[in-house]
Amino acid sequence: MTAPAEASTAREGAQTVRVELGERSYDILVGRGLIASAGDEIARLLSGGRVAVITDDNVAKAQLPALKASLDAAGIGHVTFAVKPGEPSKRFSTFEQLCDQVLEARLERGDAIVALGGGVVGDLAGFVAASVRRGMRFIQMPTSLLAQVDSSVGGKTGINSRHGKNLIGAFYQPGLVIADTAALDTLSPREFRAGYAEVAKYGLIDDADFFAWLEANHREIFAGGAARDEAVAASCRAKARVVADDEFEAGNRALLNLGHTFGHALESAVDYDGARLVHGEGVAIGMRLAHAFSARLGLCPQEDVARVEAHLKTVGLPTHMKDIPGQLPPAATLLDIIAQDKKVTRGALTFILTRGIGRSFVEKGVDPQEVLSFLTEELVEQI
Ligand SMILES: NC(=O)c1ccc[n+]([C@@H]2O[C@H](COP(=O)([O-])OP(=O)(O)OC[C@H]3O[C@@H](n4cnc5c(N)ncnc54)[C@H](O)[C@@H]3O)[C@@H](O)[C@H]2O)c1
Ligand SMILES: O=C(O)C(=O)C[C@@H](O)[C@H](O)[C@H](O)COP(=O)(O)O
Ligand SMILES: [Zn+2]
Repeated sequence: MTAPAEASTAREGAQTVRVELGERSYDILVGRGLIASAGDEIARLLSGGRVAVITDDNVAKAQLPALKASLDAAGIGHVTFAVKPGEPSKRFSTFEQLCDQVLEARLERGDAIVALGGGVVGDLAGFVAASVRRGMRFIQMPTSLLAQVDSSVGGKTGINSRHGKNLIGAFYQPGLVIADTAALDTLSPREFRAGYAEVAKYGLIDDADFFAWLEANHREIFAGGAARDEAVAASCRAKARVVADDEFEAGNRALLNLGHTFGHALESAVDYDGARLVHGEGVAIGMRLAHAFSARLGLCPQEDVARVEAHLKTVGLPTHMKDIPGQLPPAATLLDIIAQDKKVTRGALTFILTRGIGRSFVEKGVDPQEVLSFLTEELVEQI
């Protein structure tokens, strides 16, 4: 059977990655210029509904006009709600305000929330979609590298709490992900680098060849063009595989948390101050720490720790806690934050450790004293 003409519009020249989740399966479209033709894709999914676009002020300036024009051209009614850019927006008060705005606009359960932005917007808007009227349609339109390679895929949505990062939320899959790689042209170099940490993560988890490819091709990826699109699509394929195997993180999905146990504690320790540390930077430092901690436990060769650090530094990412400007709390405080991590089971710490590049694994029951000694030694560098 031939697909209807409008079905091919946005997909022409785009790569499609399928996330196989039974009746919750969906496509990720990756390619340049997809925002301009997103209206047709959304119209096919909604058949007649309206959308609330949730975005932030930066993305509204850079990318919203193209989306609005595309929705208008497809005859889709829309309203827009923009939040302040940055991690502090992932909080209860912003979530509450957005829920009220969506309800005030009289959107129905069959209408859609469209998240146009980075991971902050995606996580926040996804939680709104999961919550308002007990679940609205949800479409991710990621505009940061981090969101295109990671946060828009897999259905983790939520907000931060004063007790820690992402502690309140829901698993709620989108019905479609539209990743317009041309949107990355307006992203700042710092935010592009931060997103690259999550790209490197896929190599470090279980794909040493991909890590070697990144070492050889990072210049092209940062420059844009085909290598960048390939890095985005390859990352989506990697994440889609993990999520399809373990949607609710009962087992190996936790591998996607490589570097995050340390990284999240650091983000929380700086009170989500993006001037000091953004998520991807925390992940970069956390991945170096995870490799160094694994080496300390006699699991990972020192050469691999050095290679991870060298690559992250080459692209301009921080790798040590001393790279974070300002004072950090003592190791005991960091450990206390880590004890609130969602991977904690019956009080026992879980870390993603590694036997080397591409050989990470989930370790339950990690000794808190080992973590404390390790963090104390790492923090000595700080002084
Ligand atoms: N749900 C998940 O699976 C998952 C995965 C990874 C990260 N996350 C979450 O994602 C968040 C980090 O996401 P992020 O790095 O995208 O941060 P972000 O959403 O804060 O975006 C980074 C900055 O770039 C700006 N921006 C985004 N796209 C732009 C564009 N095309 N042009 C110009 N400016 C643009 C934003 O306004 C913001 O200032 C964290 O809260 C993290 O916890 C979630
Ligand atoms: O999708 C996942 O699973 C991840 O762990 C991806 C991470 O990059 C992401 O930062 C995620 O939000 C962390 O989840 P959390 O459950 O540790 O809050
Ligand atoms: Zn992450």
